[in-house]
Amino acid sequence: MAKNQFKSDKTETPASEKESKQKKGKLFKGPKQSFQSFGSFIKDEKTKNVTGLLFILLSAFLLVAFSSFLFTWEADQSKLELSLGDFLWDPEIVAENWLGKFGAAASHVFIYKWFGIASFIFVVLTFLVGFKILFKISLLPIRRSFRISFFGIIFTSLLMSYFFNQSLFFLGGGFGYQVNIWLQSVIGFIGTGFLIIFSFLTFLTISFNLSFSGIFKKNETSSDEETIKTNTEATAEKVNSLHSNEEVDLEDELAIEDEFSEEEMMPTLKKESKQPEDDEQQQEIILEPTAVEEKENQTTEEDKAFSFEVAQPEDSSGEEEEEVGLEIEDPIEDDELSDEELDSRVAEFGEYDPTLDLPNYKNPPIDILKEYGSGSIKVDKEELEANKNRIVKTLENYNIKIDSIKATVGPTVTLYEIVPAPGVRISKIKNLEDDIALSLAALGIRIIAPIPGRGTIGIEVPNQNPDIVSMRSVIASEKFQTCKYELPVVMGKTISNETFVFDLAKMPHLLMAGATGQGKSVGLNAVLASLLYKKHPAQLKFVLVDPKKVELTLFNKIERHFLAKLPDTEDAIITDNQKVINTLNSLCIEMDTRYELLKTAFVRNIKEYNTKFIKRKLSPEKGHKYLPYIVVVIDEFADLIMTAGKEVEQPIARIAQLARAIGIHLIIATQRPSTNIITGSIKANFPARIAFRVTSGIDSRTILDSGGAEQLIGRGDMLLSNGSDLIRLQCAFIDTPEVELLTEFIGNQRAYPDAFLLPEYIDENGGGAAGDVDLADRDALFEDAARIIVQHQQGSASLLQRRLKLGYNRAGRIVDQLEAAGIIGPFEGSKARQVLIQDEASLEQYLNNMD
Ligand SMILES: Nc1ncnc2c1ncn2[C@@H]1O[C@H](COP(=O)(O)OP(=O)(O)OP(=O)(O)O)[C@@H](O)[C@H]1O
Repeated sequence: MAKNQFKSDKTETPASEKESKQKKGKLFKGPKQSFQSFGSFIKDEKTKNVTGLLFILLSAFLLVAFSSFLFTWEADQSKLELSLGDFLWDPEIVAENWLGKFGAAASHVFIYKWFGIASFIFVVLTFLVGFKILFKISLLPIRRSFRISFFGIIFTSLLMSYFFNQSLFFLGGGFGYQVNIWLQSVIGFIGTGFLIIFSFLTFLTISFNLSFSGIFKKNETSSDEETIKTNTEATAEKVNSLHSNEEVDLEDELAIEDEFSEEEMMPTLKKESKQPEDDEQQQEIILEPTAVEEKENQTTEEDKAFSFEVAQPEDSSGEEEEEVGLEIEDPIEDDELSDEELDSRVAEFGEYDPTLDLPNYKNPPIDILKEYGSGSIKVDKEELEANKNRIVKTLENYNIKIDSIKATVGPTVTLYEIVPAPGVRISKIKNLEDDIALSLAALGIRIIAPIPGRGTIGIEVPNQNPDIVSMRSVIASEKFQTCKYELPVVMGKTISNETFVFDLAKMPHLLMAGATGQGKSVGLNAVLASLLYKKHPAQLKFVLVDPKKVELTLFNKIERHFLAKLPDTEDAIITDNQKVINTLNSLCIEMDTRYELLKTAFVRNIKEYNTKFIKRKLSPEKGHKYLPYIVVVIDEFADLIMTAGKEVEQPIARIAQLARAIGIHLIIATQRPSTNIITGSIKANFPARIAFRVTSGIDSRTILDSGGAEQLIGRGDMLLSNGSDLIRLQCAFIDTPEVELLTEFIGNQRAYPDAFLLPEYIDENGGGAAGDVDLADRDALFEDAARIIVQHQQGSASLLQRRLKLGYNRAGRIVDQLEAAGIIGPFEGSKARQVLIQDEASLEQYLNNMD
C-alpha cells in the first residue's frame, strides 16, 4: 500500500514497529512458516474469489432446494425416513426435490429436523458472506446480520411451532417442536406465548434500541401553536427533570451508538423537509392576458407600445462555487488500516453518525413561527398603471423613448423593467438617474441602469401596501426545506417574490450594516433561525458576541446545544472586550488545529474531512474528531473596533482570510458603516455584504462599494452584494417572541453537559517566554514530546496535543521547554517552529547528555 510505504520509507523504526503492530492480534502468532504460508494462501485474491463464488453458489443451492422442499417434502419424506446414507447412495431411490437427493437431504435436515422455514435465513447469510468476499461490498453489516439472524432463526422456529405444531410441523422444524413441547410442559401454552412475546420485545430493545417511552408521546412537529405555547410554559419543570438525568443518559447513548439501526441513524432533519410548501405558488402573480388586452383596447396608439408582464421567477439561489481549499504538502502520517479493513469497520459499525450524541434531538417545528402579512401579493392594477404612466412621462421629459415596459411585483417593491427605444443610450439614462428618481418623487426608488446582463433599465418603486415576508413562509418554502447546503440561510424574498436561500459556508463570511431601526437585528435573527431549523447541535456551534447585551441574550437558552465558549467562563454569550479578544485568538488556535487535522487526513476542507470521518476512515485515537461548523456572530462591531482596535481586527482578518476551508464563518453586524470601522482588511475578506437602509450614499459605498442602500425603504428592505452581483431582497421578519419560542423549544431538549469548549488561549503578554523556562523542572512528557517532534520534523503544539492527548496549556509549556533545550527554534507566527535536531539517534544522544 502506497500509504504504508511512505511511512516505511521515512524511517526504519516506525516501519518495523508498525509491522509488529499489524501482526498483533492476528490469528496466527509466532514465526511458524507453515502458518504464514497458509495465511498468505487465505489472503490470496484468487482464493477469496473462489470462496466468494462458492458461498453464492451455496446460497443459490439452498434457496432452490428449500423452495422445492415446500412442494415436494411429502413425497420425499418417506424416503428420507430410511437412513440418510441409504437415501443418498441407493440408486433405486429417486428424490422429487428439484435439486435431487442432495437438495432433498439438505432441506430435510435444515427445515424438517432443525429450524423450519427460518432456514431461509441461512440463504440470506451465505449470500451476504459470498457477496462480501467476492465484491468487497457489504450489502448489510455482516456481524450485525449474524447476530440478528441467530435470534431470528430461533425465534421464527419457536413461533412457527407454537402455532403449527400439528398440521404443518415442518414450518417450525424439529428444534421449534421440541422446545415448544418442553416449554409448554413447564409453563403451559399461554405462558409459552408470553415468553415468546417477551423474548421478541427484548430482542428489539437490545438490537434496535426500541423505546417504549416514545409510543404515547405526541408528535411534536405536527402539534399546533397552542400546544407549543403550553409546552413552553411548562419549561422550568421539564428543564429541571431533564438536567438531573441527562449526563448519565448521554453516556448511555454514546455507549450504545453502534447498536443503532439504520433508520435511527438517519438525521432528524428529514421530518422538516417533508412539510408541504405552498407559498411560492401562491405568490406567483400572473397578470391575466385578458386584462392586459382589455386595457390595450382602451389605450391610445402610443400606449399600445407598453404592456405589463410579470417576469417568471428565475432561480437565484447561490450558484455552486468552487471550494477554496487548503494546499496539502507532504503527508505526515497515514492511515494504518487498509481499505478493506476500513470497509469492514464501516460494515460492522455502520457509518459514524454525529447526531447520535443527541439522538432524540428534534429540529424546531415550523408552527412556532407566526404568519405575518397575507403571504400572497395582491397586484394593484391601478397602482401599476399609475406608476407606469409616471415613469413613461418622466422619461419623455428627458427625451427618452422606450419600447416596452414590464413589471415584476415583489413583496415590498415593484421592478419596472424598461427596454429603451433603439438609439437611446443607456449612459444617458444613467446620467439622469437622480433627476428621474426626483421626478418620480417617491422614497425608495432605485434605478438600475442597465440591469446587469440584460441591457434593460430597471426602476424599483416601493409598493403602496407592502407585504411582510414572514420567517415562517420562507422556512416552510420548498427551496429551503430541500436545499442541501452545508449552512443554509434563508434571508427573505427577492424582488420577483422568490425565496432567497444561500449557503453561508460558501459566502464564506457576512458583513451586515444598516442605520439603526432598519432591520439589522431581525436580519441577524433570520440568519440564526435558518441555521437552527436545519442543523443538529452536533453539526454547528455559534460564538455569539453581543456588547449591547440585549440582541442575542435570548440565545443563552441554547448554550449547551449550540453555543461555543472559552473554558472556565460562565456565560457563553460574550459581552466584554477582553473576552472577545481571547475568544477570537482561541478561534485562531482552533483554526490551526483544524488545519493540522485536515492535513493529516489528506483532505482540503471540512466537508471532505467530516465525510472521511463519518466513513470511519480517520481514527479518533489519532486525535481525529467530527468537526462542527463554527459560526461567529459579532453584533455592534463598531463598538468593539472603537475600543479594542487592532487587537480584534487582526484575529478577525486572519480568521476571515483562512477559516473558510475549516468551517469557521464570521457574521459581523454594525450600525456605523464608516471606513474606520469597516477597514480595508475587513472588507477585502468579506465579499458578501448586506446593507439595510443607511443614511447616506457614502455609507452605502462603504458597505457595498456602490450607492443604493440610502434609497432603501427600511423595515428589512436590503441589498445583498456577493462580489459582483447586487440583489435587492426583502428580509424575512421574525419577531422576538418567536425567537424566544424557538430557543425555548431547543433549550428544553436534552443537551450536552456543557457548551462546546474552544481551546484555551493564553495571553502572550501574560504567558512566560521560553527564556524563563527552568529546564531542571521539565515536564514528565518532555522526552516523548521531543521524540514526536523529531520524528515528524514539525514543531507544533497542536501535534503534541493530539499525539499525547494534552491540553493546550501543557502542550504550550512543553513547546517552550523544547525551545529552551534547543530542540526546536523560536516562534514563527503561523508557521510551525523549525526542528533543530534531524534524526532520532541524535535526539537520544542529546537527551542522554541533558541528563
Ligand atoms: N424584515 C422586516 N419586515 C418587516 N418589518 C421589519 C423587518 N425588519 C425590521 N422590521 C421593523 O423594524 C423594526 C426595527 O428592526 P430592528 O430591530 O431589526 O432594527 P435594527 O436595525 O436592529 O435597529 P438597532 O440597530 O437599533 O437595533 C422592527 O421592530 C420591525 O418593526
